Amino acid sequence: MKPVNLHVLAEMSASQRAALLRRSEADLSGFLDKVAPIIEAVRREGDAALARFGRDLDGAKGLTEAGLQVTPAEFDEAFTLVAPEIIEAIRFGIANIRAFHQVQAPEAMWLKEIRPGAFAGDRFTPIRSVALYVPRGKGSFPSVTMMTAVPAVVAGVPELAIFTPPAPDGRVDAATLVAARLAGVETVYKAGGAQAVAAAAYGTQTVRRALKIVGPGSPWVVAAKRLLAGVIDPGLPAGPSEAIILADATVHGGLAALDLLIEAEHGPDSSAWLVTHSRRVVDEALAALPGHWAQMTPQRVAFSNAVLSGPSGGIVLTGSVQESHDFINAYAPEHLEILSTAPFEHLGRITEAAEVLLGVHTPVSIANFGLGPNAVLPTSGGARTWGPLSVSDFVKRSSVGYVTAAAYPAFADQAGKLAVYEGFSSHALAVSARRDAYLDPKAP
Ligand SMILES: NC(=O)c1ccc[n+]([C@@H]2O[C@H](COP(=O)([O-])OP(=O)(O)OC[C@H]3O[C@@H](n4cnc5c(N)ncnc54)[C@H](O)[C@@H]3O)[C@@H](O)[C@H]2O)c1
Ligand SMILES: N[C@H](CO)Cc1c[nH]c[nH+]1
Ligand SMILES: [Zn+2]
Repeated sequence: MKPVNLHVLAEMSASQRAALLRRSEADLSGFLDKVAPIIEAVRREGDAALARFGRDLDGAKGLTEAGLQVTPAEFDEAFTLVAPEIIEAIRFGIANIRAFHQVQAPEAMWLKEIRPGAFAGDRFTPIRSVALYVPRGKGSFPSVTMMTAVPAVVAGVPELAIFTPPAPDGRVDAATLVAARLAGVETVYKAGGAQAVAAAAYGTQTVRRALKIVGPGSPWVVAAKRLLAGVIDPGLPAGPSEAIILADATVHGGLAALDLLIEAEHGPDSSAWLVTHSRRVVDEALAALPGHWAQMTPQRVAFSNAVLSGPSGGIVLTGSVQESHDFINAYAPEHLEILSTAPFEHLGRITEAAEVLLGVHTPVSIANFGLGPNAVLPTSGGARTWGPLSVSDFVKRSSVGYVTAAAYPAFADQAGKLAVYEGFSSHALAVSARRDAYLDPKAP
């Protein structure tokens, strides 16, 4: 095992501190070149390329063009393959996620009377077609299926399709299919990585083209979304998982170590930090880690040890609570846990985090698997401008305006003056000539 990083902020230079804020996702150069030919092959060859990449990159040896879409029989079979207690957990999660997102859903339309007789507002309509990416590789993700499909269904998107990599046996993860059906999505394509993003963007013989793609993924997926941003709306940036555990002096460091491992175990490209001003918490965390690792699978131990000993993880010892808050705001994490007996005292000081989980009973795992809020979140500092995936990601907003005859003269006068000033004669004519020649001045 490699030693866990301990960074003492007071002893670090400005450039060393800045290095702590970097994410693996910041440098996609090793991926962009490799995904470009994959995208081009899907654009040119369609299904043939999708099936070939499924065989070559996912090891699904028997995958053919005819088998790219999951059949109703495969859905039915999935319910026999998944244990009843897992189905129960999926139902529990979906119910909570649906309840949360129903509250979030905007009204179909609102109008305000801006001046007497003049109305303006917003109308929200579902995006016509959205692709939902559900990863599979370093884990399987029925939870991501729940998190992407439920808000999309609540929003009323008419054309929804899930893209997820096939396993070597040619099947899609059974729990992902269970979650998809229970959430209300029954179009699932066996395609992952860059080839899935390309198929959603261009369409193939089997795959219906989509206007937008949402859902997290490995750097292969992130790189493809970046290259295809002019063809398909790539949604919020959701790459390798990351978390900061903020612990103050009121909690045990062993608890902080436990939660530090949650996102660290996703993969070696994830980021995970324990931030604290308490030396005692640091010592307790370091002492507890071996015991926690002893209870994890070898693969997850290897991933989390790589993160905590590498450039994107470990423990940050700050000089004060204020310095801990400053570090978090500079980092803008995807997930933030506030481990404290008084978590709300910290909340007001933190503005840059996509998800803030408060107190010792709200570990990231509970939010990942269905507290209600969406666990597809912006990574790599995206939290500075983006929020979690939400119903809003599946609808678009149109402005609506309505001016009555009574309100018209005042608006026409003012608009006419600005039209002339801006040099737009037709704009000016449209308000003056309309009144002179086409409208009844006596109309109500
Ligand atoms: N931000 C979030 O909300 C969130 C949520 C869940 C998971 N995640 C992240 O999503 C990611 C999931 O990654 P994953 O690997 O498990 O699944 P993935 O489905 O994103 O990636 C696997 C796919 O990558 C492609 N690929 C793999 N090796 C390749 C190669 N050499 N060349 C070309 N393509 C290749 C394959 O097509 C494969 O199907 C993780 O980084 C995880 O941390 C993020
Ligand atoms: N941690 C992920 C979001 O960053 C969500 C997830 C799903 N399964 C496990 N984890
Ligand atoms: Zn997770």
